[in-house]
Amino acid sequence: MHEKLSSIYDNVLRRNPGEIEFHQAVREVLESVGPVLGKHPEYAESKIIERICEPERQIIFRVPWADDSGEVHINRGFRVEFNSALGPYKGGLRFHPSVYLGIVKFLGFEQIFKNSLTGLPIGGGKGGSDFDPKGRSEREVMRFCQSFMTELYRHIGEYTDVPAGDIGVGGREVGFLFGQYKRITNRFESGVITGKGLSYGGAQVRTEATGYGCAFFVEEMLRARGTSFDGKTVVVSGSGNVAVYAIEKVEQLGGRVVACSDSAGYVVDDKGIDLELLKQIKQVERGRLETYAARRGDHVAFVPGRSVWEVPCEVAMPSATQNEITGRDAAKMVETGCVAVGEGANMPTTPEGIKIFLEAGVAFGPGKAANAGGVATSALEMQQNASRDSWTFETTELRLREIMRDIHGRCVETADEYGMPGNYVAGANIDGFRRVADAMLSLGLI
Ligand SMILES: NC(=O)C1=CN([C@@H]2O[C@H](COP(=O)(O)OP(=O)(O)OC[C@H]3O[C@@H](n4cnc5c(N)ncnc54)[C@H](O)[C@@H]3O)[C@@H](O)[C@H]2O)C=CC1
Ligand SMILES: O=C(O)CCC(=O)C(=O)O
Repeated sequence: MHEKLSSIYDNVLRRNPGEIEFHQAVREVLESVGPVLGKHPEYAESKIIERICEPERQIIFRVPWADDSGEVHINRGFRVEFNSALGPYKGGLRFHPSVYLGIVKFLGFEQIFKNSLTGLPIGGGKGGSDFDPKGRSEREVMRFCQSFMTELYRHIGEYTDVPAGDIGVGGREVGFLFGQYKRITNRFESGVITGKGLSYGGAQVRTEATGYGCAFFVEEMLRARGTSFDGKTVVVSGSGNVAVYAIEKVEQLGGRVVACSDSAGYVVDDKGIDLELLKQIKQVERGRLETYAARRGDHVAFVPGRSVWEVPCEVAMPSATQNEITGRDAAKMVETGCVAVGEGANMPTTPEGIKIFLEAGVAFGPGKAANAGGVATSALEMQQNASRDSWTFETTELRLREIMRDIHGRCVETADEYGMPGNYVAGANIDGFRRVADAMLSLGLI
């Protein structure tokens, strides 16, 4: 790392002790932007990097709620409003027991550059809670969401901060959150949250957008190498929102998805994942993947407690959680013929894994670029809400596809410009950074 950046990074470590995921996310960006500082001394003069690494505002709050038996529980809620140089803070809410400030900050930091890459007017933020929705009844989830929003509502708004979903927060939770916001404020302010249901201001394609967008991005990477999804063996990790729609689009584009996973293990289905069955189990019944194997037939086995990355594939789309592909996984994947990786999740590949993929010449699409279709479609939802309009599925999907093509094109051009052809990590970090840095310079010392 460039000497100046290394000292900034040391400072980040000192000021944010123990927040290892945040350190990892910062390090990856700082490792890419050294050459930009050479071309733009004004960024260093104005301490843009130091400012970008410090959130504009961090909110931590108590979330008390009662379960169905009347027992009281206390969770912790977070919203990190990281950077609003390009627009209102924008980014999802994660409900998962592992959530703490370091996770929310890594996600918020990534979001700054991802949102910038979309070319749309959205700043970066993220939030969530250590609440575990697993095993909770619908009424418990509703009470939790209502309590969470009873504090969050004073910090958000169409022009301030616009949350959405992430792990553990889907359409159901967004509905409960929006309902409580509307009740407290007495305002039907649709632009305050995205990922809403279609009956109350949601946008077509937002549910599908992250997974579809990731498939479109991988399609572009494959096209750039003169190939396509056609007939390729694909593994997608996870079986949540991003994974399900990544599988759907890959299948439509001619790929064959042979494995997916959840936090308990994975299934291999050589005939190709049966999407209807997967949706029924995961989205309707909110069940476990083990049930998929039990119902699908003898050719499918559920493999408990192991990583899906031991299944050979030509294309990998990690769509579960951070740091799921280790260096060892990556080495094995390269050895068994993986030619492209599109990160549906945020930071799912460890730094060692990324290094191995890049050195092996694998087309590696980092999350900031490859999964930006979700937040981009959220920005389209905001556009529709602001103009009291609603677009068709076809129009919105077309727009998403164009956005993903543009992001791919800019990553390629920027990597070329900086002498690192084919390096989408450098392309995404540099292009995402430049736009935010220029806006910050224009806005003065704020
Ligand atoms: N929902 C969205 O629009 C976007 C989500 N993402 C990222 O995509 C990833 C998945 O998010 P969603 O699909 O929305 O969440 P989800 O809650 O719908 O699904 C998460 C999936 O990951 C699995 N999972 C979670 N923790 C795991 C662990 N420790 N080990 C193995 N599997 C695990 C779960 O079993 C589930 O299948 C996350 O990294 C999220 O930050 C990125 C961009 C947008
Ligand atoms: O749609 C959004 O605002 C948030 C999506 C998100 O959380 C992400 O891109 O990781």
